[in-house]
Amino acid sequence: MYYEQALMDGWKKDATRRRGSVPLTIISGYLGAGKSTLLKRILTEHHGYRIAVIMNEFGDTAVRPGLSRAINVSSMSDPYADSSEEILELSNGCLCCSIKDSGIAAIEKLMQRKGAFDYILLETTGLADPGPIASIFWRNEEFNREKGNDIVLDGVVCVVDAVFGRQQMEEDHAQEGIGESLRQIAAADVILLNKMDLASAADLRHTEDLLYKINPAVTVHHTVRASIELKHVINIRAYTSRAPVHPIFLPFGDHGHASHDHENSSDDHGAHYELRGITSLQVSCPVLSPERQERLEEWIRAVLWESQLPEESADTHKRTMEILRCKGMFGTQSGQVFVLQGVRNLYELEPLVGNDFGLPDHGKLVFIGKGLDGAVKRSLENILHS
Ligand SMILES: Nc1nc2c(ncn2[C@@H]2O[C@H](COP(=O)(O)OP(=O)(O)OP(=O)(O)O)[C@@H](O)[C@H]2O)c(=O)[nH]1
Repeated sequence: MYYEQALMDGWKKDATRRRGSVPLTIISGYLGAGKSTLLKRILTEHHGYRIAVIMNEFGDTAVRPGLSRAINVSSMSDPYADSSEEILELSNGCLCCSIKDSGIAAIEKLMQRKGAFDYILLETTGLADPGPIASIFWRNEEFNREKGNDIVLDGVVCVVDAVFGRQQMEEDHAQEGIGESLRQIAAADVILLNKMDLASAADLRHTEDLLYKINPAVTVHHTVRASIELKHVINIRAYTSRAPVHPIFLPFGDHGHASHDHENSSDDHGAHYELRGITSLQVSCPVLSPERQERLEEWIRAVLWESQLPEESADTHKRTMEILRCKGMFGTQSGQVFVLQGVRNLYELEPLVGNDFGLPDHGKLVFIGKGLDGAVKRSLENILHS
């Protein structure tokens, strides 16, 4: 119960943050995984939301013909629209927009012109890395927090093919080291493991294990034809300092999918997993003194901003570190609980809102990216534990 209360309190503060803002969810997923199927489902349901769906292009996707056949849609002609925009108004109040430019300015302009919307879904193409898009929206939110009437990043949802997803992940390693399907999983807050009807139980288990190894902080739902309750994909508030919804954060210990043991786990404090260039690092975090908290922040800044460990000099150690996502929660000796949220080189470390958890003995920090080797793990553990 206390957890639910903490969430409710978090939502209250979050509502203040969101007042006048339109939440945005990024939908990613490898080619053919089921992104359009998810959108079609959302756009044809009677949920009462006025959702604007933004796709880079209707182009050759099945969305437009599928939608046109399935529901009553009408094309909108807008004298101010530029020729790269295409808009369909759907019978349930949703709006389907195709724009070439998926940047913030283009989307805000489109939203202002088309009137009030409760929500925006942004579908990326199958080969896109959602990380940079998420960080741009998050950064923009920081700048515009006081102005209101802005777009607030809610979360990143990734659709993964339960049949071919694992093979894609294992094969997918671009020249730079991290393939797009892996970047999509690393950047996700929620994963829909879709096409369950076509996958064997063993395949599902292996794929799910792999997903958690790549991204230990993600929540995975099993779906057939992307059938999922809306509350699991929209308004998830993944970028707030309320209690992270994911069970790994709950009792600050092992449970939930933490039972998906990490093969390379070398001790009780941390887990470490590497797949074709992408590494996830999960470290337990004791209650921190003010000095240790300060050192942790220094460590985070050095790693995120300089791709360097604080104790190493850039002259002697050339690291190729890249953080795609980080999350965490830990207690401090002053009696507060802090939440870490980060995407790429942006991060926030803020006190937990509405904390009824009490002070946890063990918090948890999760970093997902490239080049997070044993030395990085030892460096972090040294700050936290030694
Ligand atoms: N059997 C089965 N087929 C599915 C499921 N979900 C989607 N499909 C089918 O898989 C194909 C690809 O689905 P889409 O929704 O178009 O996938 P997408 O990710 O949008 O594909 P791209 O836009 O090409 O990247 C379509 O023929 C869907 O009907 C599912 O759960 N089970």
